[in-house]
Amino acid sequence: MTYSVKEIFLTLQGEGAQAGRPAVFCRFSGCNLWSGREQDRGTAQCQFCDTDFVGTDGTLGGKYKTTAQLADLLQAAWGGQERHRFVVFTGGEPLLQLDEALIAAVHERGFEIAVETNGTVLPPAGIDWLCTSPKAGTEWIVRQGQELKLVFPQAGMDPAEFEDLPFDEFWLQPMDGPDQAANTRAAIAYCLAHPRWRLSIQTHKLIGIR
Ligand SMILES: C[S@@+](CC[C@H](N)C(=O)[O-])C[C@H]1O[C@@H](n2cnc3c(N)ncnc32)[C@H](O)[C@@H]1O
Ligand SMILES: Nc1nc2[nH]cc(C(=O)O)c2c(=O)[nH]1
Ligand code: SF4
Ligand SMILES: [Mg+2]
Repeated sequence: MTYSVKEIFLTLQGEGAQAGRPAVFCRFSGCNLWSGREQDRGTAQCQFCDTDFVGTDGTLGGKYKTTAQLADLLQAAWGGQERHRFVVFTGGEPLLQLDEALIAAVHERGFEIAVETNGTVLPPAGIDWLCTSPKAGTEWIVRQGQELKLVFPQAGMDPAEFEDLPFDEFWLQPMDGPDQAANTRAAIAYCLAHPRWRLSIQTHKLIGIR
């Protein structure tokens, strides 16, 4: 399998339950809910995306022909530290490409594996930390995992629909964009009234890291 990767970089996980944790991010190219082209945004199934996942032109991006080649690059991006290795597979939609072979190769190199997914594609076995982020109007089939991170607000999506599902953590993430300040106020108010939910701030944007 050839993996199409937009970019690979070392940073701190900015969002959700693992915020603040050093991680290698592996951003796969492509998504099933949006082409990534601005002219298609208005007709896409997911219209609020904050990410460029088109092509393979980012830092350490490319088409990698073997799992070993990609896993070795992730290890090199982490650097020399032997312990607490952590990789976040994201995108785009990582579950279009992440397979058991890559999971095994990355585990062999001592990494704990997290995934950020839109929840429309079933995950392979072996993921250590699955964060799913449902999008209104889509067929959302990944209904269990470690973390549910709901971008808020989304028309036609009530957090109450989700709060009894088998996730360990429930996070509301204010939708970034023109209404970001109002969305943050609304998310704060929702958490205060519904303490099942915690507020996820995109801390990497606040502190100016990737
Ligand atoms: C860019 S997505 C990639 C992974 C996967 N496709 C997904 O949607 O979960 C990574 C995370 O950013 C969130 N996200 C995307 N656009 C956002 C926005 N405008 N404001 C807040 N969070 C956003 C997604 O919901 C997801 O939790
Ligand atoms: N620092 C940092 N944390 C993140 N958490 C989720 C991200 C993503 O784009 O999936 C992301 C990202 O792009 N950067
Ligand atoms: S599903 Fe994820 S990557 Fe795809 S367009 Fe939506 S937020 Fe962006
Ligand atoms: Mg991001």
